[in-house]
Amino acid sequence: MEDEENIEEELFLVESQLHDIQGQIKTLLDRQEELYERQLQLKALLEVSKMSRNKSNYGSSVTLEDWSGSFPWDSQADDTRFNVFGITSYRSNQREIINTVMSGKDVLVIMAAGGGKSLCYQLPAVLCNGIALVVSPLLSLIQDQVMGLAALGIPAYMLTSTTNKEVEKFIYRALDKGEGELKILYVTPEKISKSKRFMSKLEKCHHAGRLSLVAVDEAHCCSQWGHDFRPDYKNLGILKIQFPSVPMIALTATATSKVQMDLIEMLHIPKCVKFVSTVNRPNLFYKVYEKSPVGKVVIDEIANFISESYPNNESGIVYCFSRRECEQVAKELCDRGISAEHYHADMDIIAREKIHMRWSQGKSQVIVGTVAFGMGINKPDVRFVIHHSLSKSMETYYQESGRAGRDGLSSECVLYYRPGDVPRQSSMVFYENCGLQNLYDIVRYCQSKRSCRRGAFFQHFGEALQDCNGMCDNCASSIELKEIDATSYSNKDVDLKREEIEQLIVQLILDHVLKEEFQHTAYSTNAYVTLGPLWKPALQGNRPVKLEIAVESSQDRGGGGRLSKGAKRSWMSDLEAKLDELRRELSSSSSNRGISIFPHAVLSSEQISLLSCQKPTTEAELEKVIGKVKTEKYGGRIIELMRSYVTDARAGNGADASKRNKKDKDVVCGE
Ligand SMILES: Nc1ncnc2c1ncn2[C@@H]1O[C@H](COP(=O)(O)OP(=O)(O)OP(=O)(O)O)[C@@H](O)[C@H]1O
Ligand SMILES: [Mg+2]
Repeated sequence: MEDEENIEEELFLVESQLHDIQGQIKTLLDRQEELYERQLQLKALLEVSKMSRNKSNYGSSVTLEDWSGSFPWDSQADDTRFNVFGITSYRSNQREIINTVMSGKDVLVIMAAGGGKSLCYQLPAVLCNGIALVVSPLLSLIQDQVMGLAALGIPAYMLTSTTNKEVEKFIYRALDKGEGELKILYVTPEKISKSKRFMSKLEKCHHAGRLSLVAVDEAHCCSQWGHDFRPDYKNLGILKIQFPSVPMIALTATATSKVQMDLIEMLHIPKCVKFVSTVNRPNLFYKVYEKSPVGKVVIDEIANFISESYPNNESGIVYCFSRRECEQVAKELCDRGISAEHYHADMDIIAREKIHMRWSQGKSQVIVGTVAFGMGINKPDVRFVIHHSLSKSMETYYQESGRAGRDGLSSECVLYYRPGDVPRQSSMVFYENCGLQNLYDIVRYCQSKRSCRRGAFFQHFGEALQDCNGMCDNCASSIELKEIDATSYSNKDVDLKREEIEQLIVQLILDHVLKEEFQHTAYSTNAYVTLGPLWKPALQGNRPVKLEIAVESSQDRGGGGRLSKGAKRSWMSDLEAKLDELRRELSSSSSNRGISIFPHAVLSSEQISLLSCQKPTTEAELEKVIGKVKTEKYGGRIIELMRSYVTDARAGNGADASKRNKKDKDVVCGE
């Protein structure tokens, strides 16, 4: 009997040592992986540095310049910015980038989603003589841009598989002979790599000195290290080889240093001037909501949130984990009166396009999508992005939530988190390189009730911390928290609520006291929890495990009522709602070369806010708000609406005034 106990004891000891060793092996393997990755990075860096040294030896070294200084084109650029693009002032780095391109340099732009990258090549394209070539990966992105430019009266065209023969002829004549009006030409990368005819016309255009610049949008698609590699982007290096004197501008929203080096090498722009902007999106309010284990309750909450916070059909996206979940959530939101449609990769491309189009035109309010609803979403006025389930990494969450508020106005990013969702994701990502590590980073983000959400992004992208300004739930929250040392809880029977126990288990996994293991069955992969590498010190009390628990855990669960202090409501005033209606009407009645114009191309949400503040009633006043081109096109109808509104208000119809008092405005009017 005693013998048996001894054997059992030793067996336990051996098993625990084996566990320890397995943990150490895993740590070493992870480290090996990191070192391999760093080795590759350093080799690439060396290569790029050698290349630029060799080039500068030939006498054309880069001098440091002040790109924000004065340049000969300043006044013309300001005039075009305001009167053609209707943009009041530049955003961070735009002016410098435009000056660099105008100076004939190659440029690499890394700027967050919605930062305003398009203007950085569109404005120089308008200012320069000749034709600018823009390479963009998706038809939908191209259509959206061409339509937006056409609405501004800029002669932009696209040459893709959908271009009809007549337009193609027009484009070829413009390239070949300089006939007709063509300022910006959009193509997909396949045109460069597959159409000899197109390339020969482009060469003619260049030889005649009519190719003003080349822009490569979504440039991360060049790199296989990026998240959206497109094989045809690999061949874009030919552009710099064929047109070495034409400035190239490569633009992307996210690029790690490895991707950046890859881009520079592939596009042959070793001497490019690089502009890296912050990843911060100050207008986005980040929050994590506790997700109920009951599916219907979650949908009720989402539906309440949308209908209370966004009663004027403001656009949003709900991201779901699976295709089935996507369809179900869309249906249940519809049952609750929200106009929602689902979108996933199982649907055919035409159905997907239709849904995307209806949403872009404001005919449906919400798209419930899987990750397939990704690049190509160019809608600037998405007011909320809700994650019904956890994303698989901080990077994916940053990108998906970042589709909100590209117009710079306040928008919300809500993630519904419940520890029970972790194994669903972990059993999908554990075989990916660093998959679990990436997942645990976002889980850490969700578990924390104290740390700034925005701070987690700065940390993830290796950027210095910036002030959150109360624009996340944790920074804005006044809920009292207690931090308990969960070490004692992890080895005793204690009185924790079910959700808190789940939260504790996940915390123990994050702290390596427990770990997930995976087993395949014929139909699925199951995640199990076993002892992790640090179970012993935790059990011995040498390693504290901290768990943050809300003292007052009965949070207000009522939809819009859950907005923490600091979050901005986006209710529209009466006048804004009228202007919104007008832009929809004007967009559906105007079309350009058969492509209908989106409402935001008629008036941006920022312009609507400014108009409702300043209430211009003459053409001259209106021009000061939205610029010349839009005043000429839509001025009549806008002034008509403004005048009747102002007359009504003077006659004592104070409905709007009383409503506006309730509002928390996004845009502050002033000089
Ligand atoms: N200086 C500015 N002032 C106000 N609005 C601007 C300014 N620059 C750009 N915008 C607007 O911001 C929105 C987003 O711009 P844009 O499409 O160029 O973003 P992006 O950086 O290309 O983002 P993404 O990576 O998502 O493609 C557009 O509606 C654009 O008109
Ligand atoms: Mg863009």
